Amino acid sequence: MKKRIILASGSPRRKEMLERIGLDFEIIKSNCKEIITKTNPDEIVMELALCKAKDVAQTLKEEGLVIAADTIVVYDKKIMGKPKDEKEAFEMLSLLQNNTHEVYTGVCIMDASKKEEVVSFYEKTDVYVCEMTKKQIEDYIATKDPFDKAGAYGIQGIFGKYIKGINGSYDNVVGLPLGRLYKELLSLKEKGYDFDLD
Ligand SMILES: Cc1cn([C@H]2C[C@H](O)[C@@H](COP(=O)(O)OP(=O)(O)OP(=O)(O)O)O2)c(=O)[nH]c1=O
Repeated sequence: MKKRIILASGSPRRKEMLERIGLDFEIIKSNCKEIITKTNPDEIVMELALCKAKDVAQTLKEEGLVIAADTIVVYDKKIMGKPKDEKEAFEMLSLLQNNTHEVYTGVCIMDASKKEEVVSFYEKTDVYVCEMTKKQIEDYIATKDPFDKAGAYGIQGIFGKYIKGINGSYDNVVGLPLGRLYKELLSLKEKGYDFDLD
């Protein structure tokens, strides 16, 4: 019998990316309290992805595979999630301009019937941001684009004009390392999990 696939995310970008690989899935947003107990960025994103996946898996009464992800920006050992206000967005963008930082996304795939992780992984992408003036940072914050994004920017939107380059997966920066996820889903199919995939 085909497995129900659930994306545990309220992010429109993650939904759009998952649609690209022909997966038939539904969305249940997680409400997990994002509590960080780890120190390394790779462990943090996998811990938070696990927390989101578990939160949604617990609400399911039937079988299914839950996919959850978490993205953070790291510069000089500082971990940046979504900015809580304009001041924090300004602080984040001031640090990122004229520098290279890392974006980590962790993914957790959980078997809802066993409440067990099936696969967990992360990817890291280096992002080079151009020098920005104070006014450019303020004008960008005024667009409100930063507030639902880790590190206070979205590479896929108007902030793209300040990106010098990246090293690694672009999709990973936008919130889901699609190539790696596709590979992991293919290997789950080979192991006997039944779902459609292009
Ligand atoms: C750096 C960067 C982040 N982001 C986004 C990806 C994530 O959606 C978000 C980081 O917050 P997350 O907590 O990872 O995810 P979320 O709150 O958007 O969604 P959910 O927990 O329901 O899955 O930042 C971009 O869209 N573009 C970028 O360039």
